[in-house]
Amino acid sequence: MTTAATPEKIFNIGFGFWSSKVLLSAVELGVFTELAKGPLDLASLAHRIGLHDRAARDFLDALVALKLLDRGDGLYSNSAETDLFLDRAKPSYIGGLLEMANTRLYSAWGALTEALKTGKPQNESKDSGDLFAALYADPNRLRSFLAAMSGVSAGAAQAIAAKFPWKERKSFVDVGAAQGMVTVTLARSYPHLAGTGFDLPQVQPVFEEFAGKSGVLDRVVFRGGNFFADPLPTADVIIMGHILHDWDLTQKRMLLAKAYDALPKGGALIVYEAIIDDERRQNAFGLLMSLNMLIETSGGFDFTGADCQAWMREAGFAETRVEPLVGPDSMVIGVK
Ligand SMILES: C[S@@+](CC[C@H](N)C(=O)[O-])C[C@H]1O[C@@H](n2cnc3c(N)ncnc32)[C@H](O)[C@@H]1O
Repeated sequence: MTTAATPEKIFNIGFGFWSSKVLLSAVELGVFTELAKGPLDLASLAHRIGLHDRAARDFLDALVALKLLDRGDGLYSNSAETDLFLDRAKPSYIGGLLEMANTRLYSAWGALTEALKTGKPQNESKDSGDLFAALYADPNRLRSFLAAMSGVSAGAAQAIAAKFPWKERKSFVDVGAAQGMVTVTLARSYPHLAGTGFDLPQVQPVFEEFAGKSGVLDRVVFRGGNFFADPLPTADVIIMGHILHDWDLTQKRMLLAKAYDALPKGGALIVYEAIIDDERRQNAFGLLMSLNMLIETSGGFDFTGADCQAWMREAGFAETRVEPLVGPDSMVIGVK
């Protein structure tokens, strides 16, 4: 018996922006941070986060229906996940990524059709084409972008710590380290490792503050530089997380060649991203991430494991493999 077609999936996807924006506004308003202090009734919560009477009940009950809040005996409380991940007071907070989605990507994605027709970015770099110069011109935007990167790489950082044979290695460089989520996670997991965070010089204070709070600044250093103009620091392992997808194919190849040059024989390069499946039909997040690169950058795009392994081989890497990390993320490993 064939199942009758229904429009449900079409409507769910078509109106996905309703639930997306409800979550993003809830993070912006601090709903989950307030409720992490204890359950609250409608009037008290609405007052604390500044909701209008007309909006409060529907907004909060929508969050209940979306399973982001619970409600019992007239009191709202966080779900287990929102309490862990969206309370700004906890170190496990990943809302920086959603804050960036709310303040930057939500409006930029409104111009997706224009990006699809022109191939041009639709964000702050629309006129200049230089994403990082546009982002880092404003110190607040610099900070919030780097914090957002911690949200996007926190799960992958744990998985890279668990799945790569670090006991055999002594040092690593995290190229484009941002706030330092991967650098810090590895240093905390393996006291024998010496780590370097390499990034643009403007990133240094934000990196050092984060590494300092995490208690690893004695084993982790920051090196400022420009990975197009300068050689990469040498180490047993070079990590590039969400770096290659920012750039066009010529630039990707150049960065892979620089990583090869900076590694000793037997050294390893780890590229982690939302690697697209080779058939390009399963990893929807990876494909949407690539469209996000269309919106955000002048020539960036995401890629499959087969693509990345072929570029690594061209750069001279002798062995390559792909290993899944967590959710949509995988790492591609090249050994020199
Ligand atoms: C998309 S973020 C990725 C951050 C982090 N690796 C992660 O996975 O979350 C790209 C990083 O590359 C850095 N970057 C951009 N251009 C650079 C350049 N020319 N030289 C060094 N770092 C650069 C940015 O400052 C930013 O931290």
